[in-house]
Amino acid sequence: MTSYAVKEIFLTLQGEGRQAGRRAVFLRFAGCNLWTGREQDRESADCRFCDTDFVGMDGDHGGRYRDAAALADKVAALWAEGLVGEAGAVPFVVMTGGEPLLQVDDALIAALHARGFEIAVETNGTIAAPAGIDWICVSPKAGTEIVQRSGQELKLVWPQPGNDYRAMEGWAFDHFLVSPMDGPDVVETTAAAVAFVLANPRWRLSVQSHKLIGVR
Ligand SMILES: C[S@@+](CC[C@H](N)C(=O)[O-])C[C@H]1O[C@@H](n2cnc3c(N)ncnc32)[C@H](O)[C@@H]1O
Ligand SMILES: Nc1nc2[nH]cc(C(=O)O)c2c(=O)[nH]1
Ligand code: SF4
Ligand SMILES: [Mg+2]
Repeated sequence: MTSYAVKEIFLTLQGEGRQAGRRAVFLRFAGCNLWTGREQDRESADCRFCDTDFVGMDGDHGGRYRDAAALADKVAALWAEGLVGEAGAVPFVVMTGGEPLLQVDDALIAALHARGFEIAVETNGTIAAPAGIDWICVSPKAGTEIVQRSGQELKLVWPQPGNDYRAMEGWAFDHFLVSPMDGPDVVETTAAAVAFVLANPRWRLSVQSHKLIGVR
């Protein structure tokens, strides 16, 4: 039985992509294969623009979960918080990180499905997803080898020199999205993403709406 290193778990609205606006439990795993998460390593990392603290297990409901049942029970408990009406709604969990596919396994997917969850993942695409995930969002990072070339949405942080977006258009995704790179130049990156969509109508804009509405 594997255990899971979890940074934090929280209830919020999905901020990004085609599921934006949907109530979701975010399950953020600790650790990533493209950056240590330490600022002194950022400039030499394979992914250098990350906006997330995924180091350690010290966040809300973070810790080492001993098995899939314990972790899925915590996700279900957070989903239940503050619910008034759930009729007709499907519970939704977004597994992210860090890189969730370093840890997600069949046992966790089965335990979440057994509790009624629709399961989404946010992944950098360098690790193949196990079967059974309901919504796969791949966000490629320039210079990395993408092995997960199918899923529901491909969400390219923009601009990202060195990414071959024309080749990506041949991959098996239902939705192709560009997401402005957050950071000191977010005004410029947003304008660049808008211009990209105006020039490439196969692609749509995704904004990090959680940062605008003031939720996590
Ligand atoms: C923190 S990552 C975790 C999941 C996985 N490691 C990945 O990269 O997809 C979650 C999402 O945030 C995006 N992201 C990270 N830093 C960002 C930034 N500075 N601006 C916009 N999106 C960013 C990633 O591309 C990814 O789609
Ligand atoms: N609200 C909210 N939506 C998100 N969509 C993707 C996120 C992520 O960090 O993976 C994220 C996040 O951190 N918060
Ligand atoms: S791959 Fe994802 S979690 Fe890892 S450093 Fe990049 S954006 Fe952050
Ligand atoms: Mg985030």
